[in-house]
Amino acid sequence: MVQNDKKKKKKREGSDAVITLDRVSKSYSSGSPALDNVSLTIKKGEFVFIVGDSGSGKSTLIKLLLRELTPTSGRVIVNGADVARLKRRQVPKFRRNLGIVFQDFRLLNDRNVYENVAFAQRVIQMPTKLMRKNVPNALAEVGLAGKYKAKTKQLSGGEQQRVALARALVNEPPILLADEPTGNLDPKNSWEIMKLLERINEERGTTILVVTHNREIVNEMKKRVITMKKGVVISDEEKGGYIDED
Ligand SMILES: Nc1ncnc2c1ncn2[C@@H]1O[C@H](COP(=O)(O)OP(=O)(O)OP(=O)(O)O)[C@@H](O)[C@H]1O
Repeated sequence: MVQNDKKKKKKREGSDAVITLDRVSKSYSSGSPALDNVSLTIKKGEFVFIVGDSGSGKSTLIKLLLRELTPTSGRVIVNGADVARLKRRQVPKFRRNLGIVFQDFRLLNDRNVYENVAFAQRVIQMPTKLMRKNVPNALAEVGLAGKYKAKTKQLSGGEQQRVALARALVNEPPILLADEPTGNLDPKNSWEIMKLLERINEERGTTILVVTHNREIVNEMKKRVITMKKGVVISDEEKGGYIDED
């Protein structure tokens, strides 16, 4: 595609859209679709909660954004890329757009804190000199500058999640996906992680999507809340809250 067409296309989609789902459906081999004709737009710099009962399609949505899955129909656009059209060899570079943290941290438990964060920089072949600046900066940002030598299994759950967050952010992705980031944490640590995410969103302008079942946090933070049910978006509210179905 020539540069001019690209620009026009971007304008049509809303130049500040960083994620667009355009009539996206995803069916697995059996049963009703996991996502059913979902359209939504997330703008650069937004902080969005994605909530919904188990089986409502949240993980499917995240997997489509990461190009772990491709849609059965419709388009998924992430940072200007039509995700399904990426060639296999383009996928690793595409994924640098997305930092990700998981409920179970997924750290390298035989390595220390520094090495866990440095790993992300090594993958993108960051020159050592820059890595030695970037890793301590990322650790300082999550309040773990002093723990860089600790083995991750010596850390509390909250600290482990902060290491995971530093690792997700060290390459400065425009988008951060957090899949149940507080699912294994107590309320105090959960709030610390959420406040960190909020600060990163405000200070760096990183677009943040948080999939969560944490009703208290969603209700207190007054962010945009997208609620899913059986594969469709049933509500999308600015400064929303957790919708009680029961
Ligand atoms: N690999 C798969 N093969 C077949 N069906 C699947 C697969 N993954 C998910 N599903 C189905 O798709 C639907 C949506 O699942 P999904 O995992 O996206 O929901 P979720 O909202 O993330 O749930 P949870 O909150 O439990 O993580 C469910 O009905 C689920 O059973």
